[in-house]
Amino acid sequence: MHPLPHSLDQSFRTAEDQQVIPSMPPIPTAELHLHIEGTLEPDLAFALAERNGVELPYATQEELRAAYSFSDLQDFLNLYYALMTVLRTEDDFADLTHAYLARAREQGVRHAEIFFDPQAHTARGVEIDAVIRGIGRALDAAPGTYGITTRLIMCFLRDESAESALETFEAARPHLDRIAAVGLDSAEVGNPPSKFREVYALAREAGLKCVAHAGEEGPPAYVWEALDILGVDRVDHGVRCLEDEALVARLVADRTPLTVCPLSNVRLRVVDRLADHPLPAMLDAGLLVTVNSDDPAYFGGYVADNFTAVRDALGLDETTLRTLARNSFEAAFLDEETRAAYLKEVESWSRG
Ligand SMILES: Nc1ncnc2[nH]cnc12
Ligand SMILES: [Zn+2]
Repeated sequence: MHPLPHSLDQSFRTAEDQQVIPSMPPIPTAELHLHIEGTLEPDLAFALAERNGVELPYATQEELRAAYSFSDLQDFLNLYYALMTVLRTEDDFADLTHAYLARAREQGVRHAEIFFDPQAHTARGVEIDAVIRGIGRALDAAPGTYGITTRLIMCFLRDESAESALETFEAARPHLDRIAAVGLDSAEVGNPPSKFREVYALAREAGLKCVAHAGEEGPPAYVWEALDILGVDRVDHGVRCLEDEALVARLVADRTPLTVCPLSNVRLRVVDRLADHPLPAMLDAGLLVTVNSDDPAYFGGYVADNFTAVRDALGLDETTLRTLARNSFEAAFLDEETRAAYLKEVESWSRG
């Protein structure tokens, strides 16, 4: 009997001898699909509400947690945008990011590529400079304090206009040295990637990488648009690609990574149960799949929790877990030397 490699538990007591033996460390991973606003835990939300004099429509953290039952993506987004109104100052964004990094370290994250949603803050009167400086301060400290390398990905809200995305890109121009890539998130259906072709062209011209949420709730046609019109380097979610054989063949041929988020897919009812998740089918099809946490404060777990959950629900063996971890570093926006060092860590990881 082996200790669970991905357990958050600090120790493990064997049934046989009642000895406490340390649990094995979680598998080293790159987290590539993580919304920093989606890491806002109830305790920090209440602390920031108090600090900033924001009134929350929940009396207690338990009451807030009780609202974490979602019928679909939009139902979740309503709460996600409402709760992030506690984030107002540069310090708030720094505190939020530090809290995530501390948890990520415990979960085996060695490299994190972090989304943020500037329009969700500028629409409330928060300066984009405060958002980027606050997150940036924590990211600057990440290698030294947490042993984690990072990249920052600026997302456009696809249910806002193309003009608003262009204005946001221009407002962020003074900070482009801090931004590795642009992304596209929020309500997918009815907001196809093609709506944002202009701002993605500008981003690419500026030397940024490009990613986009596609094929979460939206159809395979949105994944095609993300590839052919936006020229994305990775697809976020992409689980619905399996409905289109030619699309799967294209993704496999190009080795385009898909950042899959299993616990998110269950909580947002993209799949009914984790046991029905298409992750094994995606791996069997030869897709470059990674496992990520999306909005872990809302969906019941961080990245190692997602690994544990899919291992248990889908019966993934150690070889498959290692493949998923290796994929995460292959899909990351890393220089080759750093990538090779992380891949070595994956190979030497052991469940004990
Ligand atoms: N899962 C998700 N899909 C789309 N937009 C999001 N914003 C935060 N989480 C998201
Ligand atoms: Zn997401």
